This record gives sequence, structure tokens and C-alpha cells, in this order.
Amino acid sequence: APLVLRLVAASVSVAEKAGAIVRNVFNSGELGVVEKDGKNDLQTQADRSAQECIVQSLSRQFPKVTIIGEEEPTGETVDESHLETRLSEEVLKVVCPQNLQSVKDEDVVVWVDPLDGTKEYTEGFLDHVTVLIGVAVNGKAVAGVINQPYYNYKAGPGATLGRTMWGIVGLGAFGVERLVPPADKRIVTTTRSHSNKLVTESIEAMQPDEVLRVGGAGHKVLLVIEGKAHAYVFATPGCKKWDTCAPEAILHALGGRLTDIHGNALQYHRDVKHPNTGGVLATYSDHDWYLSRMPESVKAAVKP
Ligand SMILES: Nc1ncnc2c1ncn2[C@@H]1O[C@H](COP(=O)(O)O)[C@@H](O)[C@H]1OP(=O)(O)O
Ligand SMILES: [Mg+2]
Ligand SMILES: [Mg+2]
Ligand SMILES: [Mg+2]
Repeated sequence: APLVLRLVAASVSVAEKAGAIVRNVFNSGELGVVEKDGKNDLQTQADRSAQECIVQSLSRQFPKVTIIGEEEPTGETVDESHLETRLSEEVLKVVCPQNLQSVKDEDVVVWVDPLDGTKEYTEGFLDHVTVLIGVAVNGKAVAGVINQPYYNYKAGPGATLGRTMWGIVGLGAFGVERLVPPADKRIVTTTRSHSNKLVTESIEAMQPDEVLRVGGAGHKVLLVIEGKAHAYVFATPGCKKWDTCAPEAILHALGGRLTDIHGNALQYHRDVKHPNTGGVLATYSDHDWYLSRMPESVKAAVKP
């Protein structure tokens, strides 16, 4: 199978394993919280172990592919029980889009967020948490895998906990379906733990009927895909490439759009700076309307 398909097939299995690690750490009660850059930039044992699971598992199978993860390696010996080397059969049976069939190792960067929504994880907003593995080819997000370890956790004992979604631009997405949001109101989603004046001003400018302040970039793009929100607006620099690569690819595969707040495409080549300094805007429709509403003062402060 072509490299991109094998990478996605491996990432689906690895993301499921990482999702199980995220649940196990929470069940253990030993979150091992470390402040990276103040109380709103945390790392837990789940971030560390899930990162090890993903980066070690993928780098052993794809030694020539560049893999960039959010967390620093711990330097401890690798826990072999965290490794996952199976390939998802569901992925291997699709036909790879023509333009991605002959991609070479050196054209690829894999962007890994082992746990997106760490702040919310430590506060028990468990469905805000996702595991994100994005595949970029020549600087563009082309494929993504999202595992949501606590999907359905409020649905009662009969419900299956957790889900995995994946998509390839030009092919489509699996494990998640596009649903249309209400036509009679405008619902905007944004950060709950990283807000500031720029965020507030830009949200107000969109004249929303409702604002969903929730955690996680992956989670918010899922709200847009599944019609719970019309737009995800984040007009400040805190989001990084590993936050957006996988969600962007899946949204794009389903016909949506993710750009910075000026309408520029995000870049994902290996030398790019990690912060999305131009902010994030994700929509299904009326993307240009949201861009046009963005205040000039916010645009001047949030430059790509
Ligand atoms: N100021 C920030 N400092 C650190 N991480 C941030 C910041 N703003 C956003 N992020 C990352 O982007 C994600 C989406 O932002 P938010 O949840 O605030 O909407 C966060 O869950 C966090 O990812 P992570 O949890 O993987 O560190
Ligand atoms: Mg983080
Ligand atoms: Mg993140
Ligand atoms: Mg993270």
C-alpha cells in the first residue's frame, strides 16, 4: 500500500492505544501534573505516556519519516507495553487518492498531539479530550486521525466508550459524519481556558446567538463537523501545528475549511514555527463572512 495509507492505518491503531492509555492514567488517579508554562499549560502522565506510545510506535515502523510531537521525550526507557504495530485493515482497503500514491518518506511530516485538551482533562471535562495524529505532505495537511477516548462517557453503561475518526483529503472521512447545524441561529465555539481580550473581541464581532466555550482544538473542530457549532474562532496565537493538522485534514476531507484568521492556509513543513501565530478559523460554510467580520484591531495583533 502507498506510504500515506500505511501511515494512516498505523496511526488509527496507535491512536486507539493512546486513547486507552489516556483512560488508564485517569482511572489510576495519578495524573502527575507538571506546569510547562504556567497553570494553563499543563502536562500529565497521560500526555507523556501517550506521546511515547505514538512517537515510538510510528518511528519504529517509519524510521525515515519526520515525526514532531508536542511533548519532550522523557529520556526514560521505553515501556514496550505502550507500543502498537498493527495496521488498521479498514484503512488498508481504501483506494489512496491519485495525488498521494507516490509520496516519499522525506515529503512527510507527522504532527502528534498525544492529548489535546490537557487542562480540561485535569478538570474532568473528559469528552473535550482527543488524541491527534496529522499527516502533512509537502507542507499541507492531507490526512488525520482523531481518537476521542471519552466519547459517550455520559451516555450510560450500555454505550461504547471512545471513538476513532480518520480522513484523507480527496477521499473522505470515516467514523464521523457531517451534520448540518441549526439554520435559524449562529453558534460559535471557542476556548474555555485560554481566553483573552482578542478572543472576546473577535467572538463578539461574529454576533453569535450562542457561544460554546469548550476545551481542545480537536474537540472544537468535531463540534463544527457534527453541526453543534457553525464556526470555531480562536483569534490568538496559543494553538500549535499539532493541534490543527489532524482536525484540519478531516474537516477538509469532509468539505470544510480551516485557515488562520486572515484566511491564509496553515503550513506544516518540518521547519515551520510551531505556533499558529495567525490564529484559527474553522467553518463549513460562510468562511469568508467570518473573515470579513474579524476586527482590524484583532487582525493587526494576530499576525501569521
Ligand atoms: N496559551 C496556550 N498555551 C498552551 N497551549 C495552548 C494555548 N492555547 C491553546 N493551546 C492548545 O490548543 C488547544 C486548544 O485550545 P483551547 O482548549 O484553549 O481552545 C489546547 O487544548 C492546547 O492544547 P493541549 O491541551 O494539547 O496543550
Ligand atoms: Mg499542551
Ligand atoms: Mg493540543
Ligand atoms: Mg497536547
